[in-house]
Order: sequence, then structure tokens, then C-alpha cells
Amino acid sequence: MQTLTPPSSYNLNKPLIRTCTRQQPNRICSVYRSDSVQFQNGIGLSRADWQSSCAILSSKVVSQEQPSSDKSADHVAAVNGHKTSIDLNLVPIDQTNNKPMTMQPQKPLTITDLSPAPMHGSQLRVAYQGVPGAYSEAAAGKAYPNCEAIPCDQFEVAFQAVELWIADRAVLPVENSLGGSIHRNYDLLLRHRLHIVGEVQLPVHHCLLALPGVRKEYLTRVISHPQALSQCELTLTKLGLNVAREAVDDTAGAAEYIAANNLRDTAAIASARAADLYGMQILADGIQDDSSNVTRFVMLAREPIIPRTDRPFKTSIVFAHDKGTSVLFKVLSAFAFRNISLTKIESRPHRNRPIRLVDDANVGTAKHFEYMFYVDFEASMAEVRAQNALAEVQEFTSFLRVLGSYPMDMTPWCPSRGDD
Ligand SMILES: O=C(O)C(=O)C[C@]1(C(=O)O)C=C[C@@H](O)C=C1
Repeated sequence: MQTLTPPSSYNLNKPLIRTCTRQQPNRICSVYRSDSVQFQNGIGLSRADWQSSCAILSSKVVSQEQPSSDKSADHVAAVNGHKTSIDLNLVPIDQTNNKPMTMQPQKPLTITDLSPAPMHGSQLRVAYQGVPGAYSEAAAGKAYPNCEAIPCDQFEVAFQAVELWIADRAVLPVENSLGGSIHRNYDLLLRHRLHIVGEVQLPVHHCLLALPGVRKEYLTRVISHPQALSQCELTLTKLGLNVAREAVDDTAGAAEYIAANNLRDTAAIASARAADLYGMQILADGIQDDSSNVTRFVMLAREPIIPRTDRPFKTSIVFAHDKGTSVLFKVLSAFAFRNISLTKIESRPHRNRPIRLVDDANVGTAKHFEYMFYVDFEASMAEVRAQNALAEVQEFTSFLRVLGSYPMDMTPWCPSRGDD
């Protein structure tokens, strides 16, 4: 089979073909470029070639996928998207030395599978949602210093960029200490087949930005990413800014939009770096409602990493059960009995079966909402206690998928000033 070598680099200053309506240069809106691209062997491809290559790759990705991970949630247990009736044995134990082998090998290992994950991120192409100056770009830099950060129009596009080999990793926000979970990304994690291979926690330091010369009194609206607006709500009110709030795709995009349209009545909530990049002045600095404002990002890759036990690891799973919340206590006790701490639990609507009806001839019909449960726990899938816990979880659930087992972000705590 002919292997398509992914493009070695992109010049992000060149406009990209876009399918979106808003004019936002320098980011991926679709999965192809307007100009010809250079592949590693130096052969230039026309736009049509590149589009058809992407289409071929795309159809392969789609055909390899199960119809939908949450579709398989009925009746048959599923692990990592594969329906199974056999016991969960995510990490086989080598009988000769009683040590865990690798996690769920689905194809023969090659030498590249065994090489350690790059530590410095150099030459890694990392997709993020937003434009330069967005916090997601800073998270990509923290996760993979010296990487090539690739701006994407939407979260969905960042997933596709990795699936189609345009990027090696995607970095996505999943939760913020003030604003809470970014639900869209939980849903996308389930819809796509990428693996969580790491996490970074980024202190987020927001500024109020306006065009040079603009004063607070001139403002009639503040625009930003909905998370940023919610993280600064109280402070905006304290600043006397009882003006309209408007949600846009990302913080830096808000600054770019104001600058591009010369809007003198509008301010953006964004990073100091966005102010530099788009020629804005900082009207107020550190406007998040709490100085310990941290966003947690996860890094996604096409392949999982091999879990280890020589440093703290976290594992993320998602599960569902035909009887919904009634089994939740039993599932969580599988972790409690093994002294495994949970760091996060999130529920999302079960898209394929949102309502469960329970009929009682005497009293009528109870309508229960159905959920997918996302749990992060502090253990590596290379640990026997984690494997046993998941084997037990599988007994109580009709659908179970391991989203990834990855090193925890253990960087020292410094909430006062963000990496922006
Ligand atoms: O808009 C950005 O700058 C982003 O990177 C997105 C995002 C988010 O989705 O939560 C990331 C970090 C901050 O919490 C605010 C916004």
C-alpha cells in the first residue's frame, strides 16, 4: 500500500481555503490548502491533488471507524470502540515476570511505536482551535516546546487535522477552574477515535483589550470566547462595564476582529500576547474573577502512548449503562475499593438514547434522562489495580472506552501570572 507522506511544514501566513463565513486568515477552516503544498520528497501537489488525497485519507478514516462509539452503547459491552463479549484485559500480564505488557496492541509493534514520545515537541505539528495569541496556542507551546502550532477554525477541525495527518497532535481545552467543563470537547472525544496522550494545566491571565486611544467609557460591548466571558463576569461588572457581552470563537480572534474592523466601541478579553500581535492596548490587566484561574488541556494523538508506572499517571474513561445513573455508585466503588482517586467526573446526554421510559401501570411513565459518564482517575493502565478496576467497571456497564492513560501535569503551582 502506498503511504502518503504528510506535509513537512506549512507557511501559516498563506491564506487557507475556508468553508466558514467569517473572514479569519491564517487558520485551518477545512482540511486543504489554497496553494500547492510541498511534501517531504519535494514533489509539489496541486490543490486538486491535495484535496483528493485528503478525501482518500478521510474515507479511510471513516471506513475504519465504528458507525459511532455511542451507538454501540446498547447491550453489548464495548472497549475502545470494539464490541466485546470477552473479559476486559486491557494490559496483558507477562506470565514469566508477572509484569504488565503493553496496552491493547491492535497491530504489530514497529520500531517507531517503541521510540519514546518526543519531549521537546520540535517539528511536531500541533493543531489548536483559535488564532495566534489564543490560550490554546500557549498550551500547545507548554506541552510541546518548539512545536509548530497550527491554528484551526473549530475544535472539530483540530481533530480532523490529526486524523488526516495534517497535524501530529491536537491540544484542546476540557475544563477551567472557574468556567467549568468545555462540553463540546467531551462530545468530540467520543465521536472521534483519537487518544489522550497528555495534559497541561495553563494559568489563564486575562486582559481587557481595546484599540489604542479607546477609553472604557466609549465601550458598548465586550467580546470574547464564552469561557473567558464567564471567567471575568464579576470583574467586568466591578469595572462598571455593564455593556453587552458577545461570544466569539476564541479570545485572540476577538482582538483580531476588533483590530481588522477598527471597532472603537468594542473591547476583547484576551491575552497580553494577543494585544501585541493585533496592536491593541491593555485597558485592564488580570481581569479573571480569581487569580487561580487555570484551564486544563488534553493532548490528542492517533496512537495511544504506552502507560508507565515510574511517574504519576492519569487515565480517562467514558462509560454508559442501560439503567443509567442507577449503577453509578457500583461503578465508582470499583475505584474506591482499590484506593484509586477520581479527579473528575462529568456527565453528558446520551445522544443515541437520551430518554429511558419506565412504565408502571399504576402510576404512569417515568422519563429518565440518559447519560454518558466521563471519569478521570489517578492511576496508570500499567497498574494491575487500574486494570482490575476497569474489569469490574465493565461488568456494570454496557459501554466502556479508555480515552487515554497519560502522565499528569506536575509543574509547580504559580497562579499569579499566566504563560500568555
Ligand atoms: O479562546 C482561547 O484563547 C482559547 O484557547 C479557548 C479557551 C477555552 O476554550 O476555554 C481556553 C482557555 C481559556 O479558558 C479561555 C478560552
